[in-house]
Amino acid sequence: MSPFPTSTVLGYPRIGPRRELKRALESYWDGRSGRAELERAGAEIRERTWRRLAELGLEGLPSNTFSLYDHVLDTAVLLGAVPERYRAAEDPYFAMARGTDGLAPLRMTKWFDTNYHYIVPEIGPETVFKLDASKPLAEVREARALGYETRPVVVGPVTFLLLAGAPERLDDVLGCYEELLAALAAEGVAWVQLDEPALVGDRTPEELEAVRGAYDRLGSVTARPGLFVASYFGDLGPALPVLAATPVEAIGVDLVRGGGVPDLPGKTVVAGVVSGRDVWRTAPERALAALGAVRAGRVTVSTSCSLLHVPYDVDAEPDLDPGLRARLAFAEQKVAEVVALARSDFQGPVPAAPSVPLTSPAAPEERAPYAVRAAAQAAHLGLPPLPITTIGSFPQTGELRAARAAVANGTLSEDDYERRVEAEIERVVRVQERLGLDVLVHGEPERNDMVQYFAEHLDGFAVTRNGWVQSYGSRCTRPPILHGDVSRPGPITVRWASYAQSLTDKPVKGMLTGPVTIVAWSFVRDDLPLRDVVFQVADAVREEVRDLEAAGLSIIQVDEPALRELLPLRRAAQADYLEWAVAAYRRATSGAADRTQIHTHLCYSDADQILAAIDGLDADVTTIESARSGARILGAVSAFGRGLGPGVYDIHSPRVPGADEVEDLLRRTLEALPAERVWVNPDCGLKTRTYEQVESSLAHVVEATRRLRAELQA
Ligand code: MET
Ligand SMILES: [Zn+2]
Repeated sequence: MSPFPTSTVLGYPRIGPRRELKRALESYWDGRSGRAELERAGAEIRERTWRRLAELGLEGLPSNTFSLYDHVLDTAVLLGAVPERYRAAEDPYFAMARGTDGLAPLRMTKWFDTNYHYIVPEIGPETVFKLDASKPLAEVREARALGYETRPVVVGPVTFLLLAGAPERLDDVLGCYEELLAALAAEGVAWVQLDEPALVGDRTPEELEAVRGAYDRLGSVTARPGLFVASYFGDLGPALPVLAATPVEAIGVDLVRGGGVPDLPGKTVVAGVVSGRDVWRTAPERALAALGAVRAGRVTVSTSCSLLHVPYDVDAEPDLDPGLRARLAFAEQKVAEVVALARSDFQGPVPAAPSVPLTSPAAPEERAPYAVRAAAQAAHLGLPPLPITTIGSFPQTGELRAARAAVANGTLSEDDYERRVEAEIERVVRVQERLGLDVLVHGEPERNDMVQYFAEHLDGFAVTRNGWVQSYGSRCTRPPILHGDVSRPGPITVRWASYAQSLTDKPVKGMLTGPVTIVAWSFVRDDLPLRDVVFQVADAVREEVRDLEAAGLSIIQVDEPALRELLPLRRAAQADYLEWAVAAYRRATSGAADRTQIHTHLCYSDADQILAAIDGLDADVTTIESARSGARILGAVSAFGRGLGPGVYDIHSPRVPGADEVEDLLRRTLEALPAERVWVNPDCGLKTRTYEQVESSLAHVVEATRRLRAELQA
């Protein structure tokens, strides 16, 4: 077996440095281009990646890290786990990812504690696993034709099945993995990387036993590549000795977030010392100390996880302040750091972050008990039963995006832009009035993104021009960089929300992003405890809540879709996180008067682990995703004592739900919750949909709600 290379990365961004994949996908989905063009765009991105990694001097090049949509979905396809109903679709892969007119897509959820979303494989007793190794093999050959030997990366069997909720099928999938190893060996592949990030979470003794069995079995395949099992996002803990006792030749450990490595004499340790989760240059002393502490047969320098979670290149950011730029490393710079560390010519110094006074003002006052607030709000708002609302955003039109770009390059005046935003707000208000919604929104047309917009208006943040990171499929975000003390120079959203309210007698809901989410979706300074940073942001949001209220808004929504995302993967650390996350939210919202109704919104429906924390937010109304996942949430939330809006319409798919379908979901909601607490709303914001889809869908939501209201009143 050839030795493992001395430097590598666990994965690389794949959307393209200028989001080439996004454009290619969207044009393919719209029918503006064919399969061949899509394939070509993918091939160009892969070629550029391999070439760049090789130019930077990296030894171990990964392959199969590219994906047309998602690497977990790719793994499902690799294993033949394509549910029967998608097989007849014109394009089963994208049908699973995005749905079709007649088919809902598979469920999607967040990848561990990141903002990347994967497609949840659907595995039932009827699933027959059957290897289809065409994708990894094609990438190996493609790279070889360009002159590069690569290491295919595949999600490992234990993680795959845990994510799919089907750990009992381990024996069956292992057959496919054995065949895969044989096929790769036949292709002349020297090493394969099996990603097992699930092993950094709390695993039961049975699960650890399954890990042992799985890797003993894969290790005993006679003709196979070297086995590199990669872990990331934390410490392997008790899984490390288990893996170490199997025949796997190389083990990847996250030395940024994880503790350390015990002696692993016979193994290669792939030491993740360059963080794949932040944008800061690596502190040389820290990386060298971590590397120096590894006692193993061989040590490879690597990133702590795939670089999927960081942007491509700091050099694409000419507008950033030079002092800040000097502290930054994106994917390209991180690869260069890995190479330099492996060659032991790592050059500091990393400029130190400016030192900053710690702000820790006393906790502000709390709100009155819910019953008092609810009575004040009912008297003030006078809403009908089953009030209908939306989550905030309305379709972001091409014109709006173009107008924003035109302001940025100076071809449209700020004033003209603002008129356009106002015109859009008026359109959104009229649409909602015409459809008959009860609590209106202004539609968020001024926001490029729910976090970036706030970052642009707060001190302490920088935003990038090209710092895109994949969120799911073709969707990318540009996480702002929180590098200094946060404060609010002036009101941010008040003028838009009050403009909307001036147009209508219906209540308009002011729309803010919560402190935990702002921090979760930014790259955050690492010289202060996260808790202190979050509290600074909470104080800025609190000021905005006060100003919205003073401007006459009676309902204010503070979104926390990322609350669960930051939840530590190990239970032992969770309570502390939830305590400060909830405290930050309450700090942001507790300045509101009793009669001001505070809403919050969370996207995901597998909220089981944090129900108590969601309850602890003490919001008057909580809206949460439910439709997309078949209303699984309902059982869990029935004990909630305040307003609750489980989504009745899946906004992730272009499909328009019928009124009967919405009615059915509402009926199930009403079986689980008392009617007086139920709100009617979509799963999430509507900005990725078209007006046509949104108007038809919401018309059906209103129709279904009216039917049920009539029954309730009868
Ligand atoms: C990801 S949650 C989105 C909430 C935001 N208010 C919106 O409607 O887009
Ligand atoms: Zn949402």
